[in-house]
Amino acid sequence: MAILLGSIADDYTGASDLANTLTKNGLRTVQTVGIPDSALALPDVDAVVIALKIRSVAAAEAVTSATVADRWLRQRGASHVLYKICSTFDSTDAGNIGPVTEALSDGLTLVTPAFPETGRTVYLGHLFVGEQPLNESPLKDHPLNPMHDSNLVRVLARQSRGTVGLIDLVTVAAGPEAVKARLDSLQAQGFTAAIADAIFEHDLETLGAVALQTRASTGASGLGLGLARALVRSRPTALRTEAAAGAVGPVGGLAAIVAGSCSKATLQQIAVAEQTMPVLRLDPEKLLAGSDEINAAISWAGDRISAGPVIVAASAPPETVARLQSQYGREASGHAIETATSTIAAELVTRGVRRLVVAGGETSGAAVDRLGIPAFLIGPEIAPGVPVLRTIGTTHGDMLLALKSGNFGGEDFFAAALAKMH
Ligand SMILES: Nc1ncnc2c1ncn2[C@@H]1O[C@H](COP(=O)(O)OP(=O)(O)OP(=O)(O)O)[C@@H](O)[C@H]1O
Ligand SMILES: O=C(O)[C@@H](O)C(=O)CO
Repeated sequence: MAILLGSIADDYTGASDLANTLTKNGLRTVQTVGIPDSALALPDVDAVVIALKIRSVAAAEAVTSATVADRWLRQRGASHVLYKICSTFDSTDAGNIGPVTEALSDGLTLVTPAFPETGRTVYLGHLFVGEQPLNESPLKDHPLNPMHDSNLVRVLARQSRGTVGLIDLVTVAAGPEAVKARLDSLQAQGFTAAIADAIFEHDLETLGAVALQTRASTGASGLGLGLARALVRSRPTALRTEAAAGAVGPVGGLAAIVAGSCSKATLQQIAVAEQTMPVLRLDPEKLLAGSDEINAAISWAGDRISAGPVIVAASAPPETVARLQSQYGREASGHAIETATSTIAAELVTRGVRRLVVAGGETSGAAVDRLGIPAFLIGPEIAPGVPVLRTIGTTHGDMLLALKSGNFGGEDFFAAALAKMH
């Protein structure tokens, strides 16, 4: 299997978002969880997305993991590797977008989190989430990486050793040659990364065509779309035109939803689902105090699950999250809650759940690791950025999962997901 496009995703929901985009744009894609064991039989694919959980770890750890993944992809033929970051540029001044981008690059790296399908656009280096600049959007209250600056040239510069420039929209609109000339000029001036503006998919097609000629790029699913379309255009005979979205059949079994995302979108989705399914809202104080709350949740869900899907949620509004964090610390509370939600997810699987929806990137990462899932096939799209996934290589039988990024999906996301997972 020679890989045409490699990608390293900094979290698991982001990986499935990108895998969905690559599939929709004509690349047969598999998502692996970490570097796959040599014994795991992967299907014949055009693109591999290696999901890592490195968005919120120490920068040195993120760099090491990404470098090892990069080597694996290149040994299997990938001449270009996309570092998949969040479309809302989730990171802190300590990293990890800057350090990993610099580690994977051999010169100047094109960087853009634009993903117009979900309302993420970049203009003059400023990231907009829908109509709001990043720093006025709900991301200002993110539990792990509150975003207080919409100017990504500044944000990336603060977490990079090198200097960061801009490829503005006028240049992008002028087409691939103009972008290439701007990249060359920035590189000659010693810049090591450039934030690229993009508002429409056409802009990302231009950026993808240029990025493909370089060793590495950094971006969200929008750049993935640009790279995939450029590859399909440049190798029409090497690629099969039919995407792999039909690869996912029914698995049966019980269904459950576990939520750890505290985003505005997830809170609203839980409120809407509560009208039709039982919801257990975990008490985070009690979760941090010991295992009683976890056991109570497992027993609550166990009593109801054979009658239909249930939701177990740690999710809470920003004021509640802030209170808990001021008492226990941001990382400690986040980690403890992820451990709790993943334990609950794993227990539900032992009780017969085969269709599992997880809300939140870190929450999904913890749950997938706990379940020991090595890889996923990509199924139909539930909402932009969220596909149905079918496990490959698990010991406890195949499962369907949906890993929902905190901010993705409409109000009825949970019902919509279960309607596509049979
Ligand atoms: N009530 C709570 N108080 C404090 N932290 C919480 C609470 N509930 C969940 N958390 C933590 O908040 C974090 C949410 O991050 P997660 O990545 O799962 O969601 P997200 O950021 O909305 O999603 P994404 O990364 O996909 O955008 C996790 O570490 C989770 O454990
Ligand atoms: O790009 C996004 O917004 C998502 O794929 C994501 O990274 C979720 O954590």
